[in-house]
Amino acid sequence: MSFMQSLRQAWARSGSLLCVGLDPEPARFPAHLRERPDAVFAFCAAIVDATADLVCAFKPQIAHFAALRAEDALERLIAHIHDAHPGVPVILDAKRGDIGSTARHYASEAFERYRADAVTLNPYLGRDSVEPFLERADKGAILLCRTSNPGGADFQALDCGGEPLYLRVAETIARDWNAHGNCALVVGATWPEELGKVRARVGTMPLLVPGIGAQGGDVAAVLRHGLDADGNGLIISASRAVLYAGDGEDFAAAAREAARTLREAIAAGR
Ligand SMILES: O=c1ccn([C@@H]2O[C@H](COP(=O)(O)O)[C@@H](O)[C@H]2O)c(=O)[nH]1
Repeated sequence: MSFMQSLRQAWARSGSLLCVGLDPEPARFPAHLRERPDAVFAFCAAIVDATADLVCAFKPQIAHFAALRAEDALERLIAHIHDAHPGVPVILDAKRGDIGSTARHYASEAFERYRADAVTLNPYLGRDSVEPFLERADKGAILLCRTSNPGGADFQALDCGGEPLYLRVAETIARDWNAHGNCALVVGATWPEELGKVRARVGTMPLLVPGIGAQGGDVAAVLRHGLDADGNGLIISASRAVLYAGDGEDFAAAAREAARTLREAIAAGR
């Protein structure tokens, strides 16, 4: 099944637009896990198992694993999600993109090594830099459009023939890069009005929306501006607000409660 099919099924099955981001930071792990040699896997797998029925996707962030030399834990974690929670799509947040010969290796890393269903991509180098991802009709290509961070406007808001660059990016991807129907865009929850402008350009294309929780994005505003005509279309991602909701032995239950609260807030605004 393709990423887009499994995403649509996950939206319907879970009734949820929430995505839990998996950004391990061992200094914030509960004390009883911190010294374990497999702490990164054990922590993330416990979060996954506690929240899988509440989400439409998981989003591991690759730098959080690579910086810890924990790529093996990432491989094991994604395999665990596929085995224990089949049908929940895994979005590898890697923000890849490079000249074609290198991009092919990034695609192989994401889809063969890590077995991700979708990957985040940086479109700044142009179409050929993400072609090895676009041509994988079974996989999702989720391209940065209007990122959640304060400096996102430095380039993304620059005037580009009478419209901001991020809208040109959205338009180009929707019109020219999405021949296989496997593209989605990243638009931060911190920019709800821009989210609405992107939605107006791209129809029902899914939008990955990080920035609620720790970055302060407003769920109601995200829904007001970002839902598609079917009342779907959003993958609303939270990492730290869920992962570190508790720091005791009951951390997974605390994470579940935080995810449940977010899921309810999203459901109430749909
Ligand atoms: O525009 C973007 C693109 C990606 N991210 C990533 O999402 C999570 C956000 O973490 P929180 O703890 O929920 O703030 C993180 O992995 C970022 O790398 C983003 O924040 N904004």
